[in-house]
Amino acid sequence: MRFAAVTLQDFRNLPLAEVALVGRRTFLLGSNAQGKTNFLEAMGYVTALRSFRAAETRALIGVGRPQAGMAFGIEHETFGASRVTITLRPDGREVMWEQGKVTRLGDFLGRFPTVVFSSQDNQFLRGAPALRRRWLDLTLAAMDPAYLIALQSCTRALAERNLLLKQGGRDTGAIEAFEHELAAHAVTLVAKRAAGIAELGEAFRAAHARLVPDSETAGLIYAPDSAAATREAFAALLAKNRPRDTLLKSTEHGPHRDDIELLLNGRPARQFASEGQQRCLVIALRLAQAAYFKAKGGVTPVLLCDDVLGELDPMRRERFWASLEHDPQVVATGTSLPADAAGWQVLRVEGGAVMAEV
Ligand SMILES: Nc1ncnc2c1ncn2[C@@H]1O[C@H](COP(=O)(O)OP(=O)(O)OP(=O)(O)O)[C@@H](O)[C@H]1O
Repeated sequence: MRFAAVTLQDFRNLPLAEVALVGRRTFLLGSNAQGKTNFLEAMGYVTALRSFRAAETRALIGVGRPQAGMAFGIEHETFGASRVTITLRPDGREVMWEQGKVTRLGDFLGRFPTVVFSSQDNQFLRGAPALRRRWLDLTLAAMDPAYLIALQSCTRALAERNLLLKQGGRDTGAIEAFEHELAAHAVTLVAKRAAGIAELGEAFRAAHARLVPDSETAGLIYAPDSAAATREAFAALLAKNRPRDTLLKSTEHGPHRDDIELLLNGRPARQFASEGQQRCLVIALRLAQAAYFKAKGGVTPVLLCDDVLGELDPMRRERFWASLEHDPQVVATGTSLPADAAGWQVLRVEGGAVMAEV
């Protein structure tokens, strides 16, 4: 797919930005804190109706403004020329797609795929498991409505069980009911995660080999928190843990504690990979995400590169460009124009204004 036009109104520090995107390469050029990432954040919002910076809706609305608006003109492999408009208000959002209102996230999620390469990604390996789970959930849910349902149902049952535990865990009948519900959806989620990670892992290994053609091999493995494979086994585990969970006032084990592990030459990259190697691993993971979106949804995702390509040495950058498949649209940001950006459309971002460079 390709963004052809973007209009933003009162989105963070951008009071009004109206730009036409030309061709498949656009560079947002500007000093720090001018609004470049904000512009990319708005474009990325269209994929999962969430900010890739995990910001709350309120934070996306310009300070002192009642609401924020986004309108995207998108050329799409399946839907043709499409228009999506999103209005964010402190108490919620409204999404319109071809005159119709989107009422269910599952109907929209992943239809307009983007993949973000962010300089904050260096937290990805060493940061908390929640960061990696969030990435996995967004990737798999975007291509599988049943995954979203299992995830939402698990989250709901878990919240109910935790609430009852906080109240002292006396209502065992109700707790048991939520444990059975949690177990049923947890088994679905874990099976889908295992299958998804196997596919993503293959794409990850291939993308990494294109980016780093040395003898290094990258791998991705699933680290589920629990080995329970059936709903009965899961429910039994929850029942067994109940006394301890009641003391802790929360559910200690389950898919909400799953993790993924990135490997380099068979060893945990978090411990053994250098900064540069980690950077390449995370970029390869994003390329794998793009390949997964394309394979599952048939749509080439738009790549949003936030100040990240400048961090690669010239050889790796060249390999990055060579490794891109299906000629995706790339929108990148930076404080200076890289030497290999000849022929790119350049948009200057200054104090919340976005202007095409002539
Ligand atoms: N809701 C908001 N309302 C108004 N301004 C905001 C809001 N949220 C963030 N900002 C401001 O937007 C400005 C631009 O932020 P942005 O992250 O886009 O910078 P950037 O151009 O990507 O810079 P850098 O190169 O440092 O990453 C910051 O000064 C920030 O304080």
